[in-house]
Amino acid sequence: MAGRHGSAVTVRGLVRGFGGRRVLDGLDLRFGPGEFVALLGRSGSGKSTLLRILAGLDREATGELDVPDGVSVAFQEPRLLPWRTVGENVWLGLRGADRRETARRALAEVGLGDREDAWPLTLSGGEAQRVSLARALVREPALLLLDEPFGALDALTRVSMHGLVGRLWRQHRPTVLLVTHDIDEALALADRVLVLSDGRITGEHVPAGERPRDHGQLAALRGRILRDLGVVDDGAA
Ligand SMILES: Nc1ncnc2c1ncn2[C@@H]1O[C@H](COP(=O)(O)OP(=O)(O)OP(=O)(O)O)[C@@H](O)[C@H]1O
Repeated sequence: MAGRHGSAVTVRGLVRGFGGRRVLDGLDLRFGPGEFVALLGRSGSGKSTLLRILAGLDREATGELDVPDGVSVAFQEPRLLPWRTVGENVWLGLRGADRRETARRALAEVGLGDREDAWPLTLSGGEAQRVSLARALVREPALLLLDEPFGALDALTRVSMHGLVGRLWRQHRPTVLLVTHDIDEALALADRVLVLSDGRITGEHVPAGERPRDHGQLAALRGRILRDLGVVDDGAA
């Protein structure tokens, strides 16, 4: 995983409707190469729809899309093939004589170097999700799409996954779009936090300063994002 650098992504005037209802309604966005962007939005706001369009899984949208070749996706569920070993799940679909070795290195990077021959069903939820990340990264994606990849994990595993994803991103520098419901997760990981509502990007929040950020800054950002999302939260907003 030498790490091809991430590519820029530009979307202009994106429209996608279902049965006459516009879920994305003239959406514009731009990610710089190697940027880590989090996308927040209320349930049903169209986050997964946007991600599916960027992944090329939904080709019904209209508008201008400039998305690189080499897109990897990791979903909330790891979606491993249960009849293939962990190693096979990572290297299947790769080319080259050294693909097993490449997969082995990727598994070592997510702390599963010794589980190559294990069956997916014998893994914990967090381990399976780490295999899913290794499978996404081993393709050296120019754009990595993460659709709530930590949503199903317990709080402790989620925190350790945040550390892992942050480290892998700094190492490989793909452009990343992380879809999440979790404001703290977005603030912990992303360079930039976008809010999707009414079919467009309605808010953009740049986490201030270098990590670790102080509590006051984080609380203020959190409050602004909650207001943007239209969520009432007496404590933070
Ligand atoms: N294939 C489809 N057919 C009809 N409606 C759809 C389809 N896909 C999505 N929608 C609708 O589009 C809207 C946005 O869905 P989407 O899954 O993108 O939301 P989301 O922001 O990812 O939500 P959540 O946070 O709950 O996962 C929803 O109202 C959903 O019902």
